Amino acid sequence: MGDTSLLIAQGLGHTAPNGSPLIQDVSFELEPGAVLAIAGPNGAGKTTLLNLLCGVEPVKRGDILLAGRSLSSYSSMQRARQIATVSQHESPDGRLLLRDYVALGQIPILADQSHQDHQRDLDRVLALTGLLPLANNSMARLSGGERQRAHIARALTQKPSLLFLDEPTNHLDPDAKGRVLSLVADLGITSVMVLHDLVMIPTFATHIALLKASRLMAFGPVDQVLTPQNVRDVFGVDYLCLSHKNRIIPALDIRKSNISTQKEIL
Ligand SMILES: Nc1ncnc2c1ncn2[C@@H]1O[C@H](COP(=O)(O)OP(=O)(O)OP(=O)(O)O)[C@@H](O)[C@H]1O
Repeated sequence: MGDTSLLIAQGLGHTAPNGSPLIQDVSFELEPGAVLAIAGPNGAGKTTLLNLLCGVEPVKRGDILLAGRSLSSYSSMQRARQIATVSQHESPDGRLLLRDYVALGQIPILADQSHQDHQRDLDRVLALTGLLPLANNSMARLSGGERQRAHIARALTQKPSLLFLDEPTNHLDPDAKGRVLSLVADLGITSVMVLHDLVMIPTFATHIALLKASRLMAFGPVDQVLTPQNVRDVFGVDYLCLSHKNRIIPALDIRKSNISTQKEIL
């Protein structure tokens, strides 16, 4: 076990109530500052793994160590002081002002500092996430991209050492996607996110975990693991690295030849 690892998964397993395996024998170690993307086909177990890692789902098989200590030994308050999550289903009351919604993240650390210091931190996070000009808007008036940044801002006011995000770019346009992922990548906080969009991963993550049918097929630095062979094995599609203006631009060839044949027949 690496002494410097912040998060360690050891032989994690999880089963559905009917006994079918959802996660099988998953082990990896993550260093502080890493940004881990969990990728895999639909139903592979990505959200289940994320929920185990952040403590939403209790661990019944294997163990998770956070800063060298089993996550199960943390009280919920201790966990909230280390871990912040942005789930797929955040649904804040639309009448809340953005500023008040983001301040909810400070609840676990309210006693740590003065009201003025909390207000200063809140302004800092709102500025960092580009939301300061919208601070007095109601949540219902925000766009999808702004709302996603508000969820991340709420998580950041918790001052976590680990940030978990489940599909943070779902339903966002390319510009909003870029803003959300750049924000996470530049935070300097160890982060774990479920990401469907493979071509975004080389730009915004340092590490990748490839899941297929509840098993970890590969884990490691993105440049070593996100290879055409692994993508073909896990997703059954071709992963291409195109060269443009001295940059490598990743691309996916997802066209299915049998469907184009059908179109020709029609
Ligand atoms: N509590 C549960 N009981 C039974 N089956 C479950 C439960 N939770 C998840 N599953 C099933 O386990 C599988 C993995 O689900 P999970 O949501 O982790 O996959 P995922 O990789 O995140 O999928 P997607 O990409 O579609 O979001 C799915 O087939 C899902 O239906």
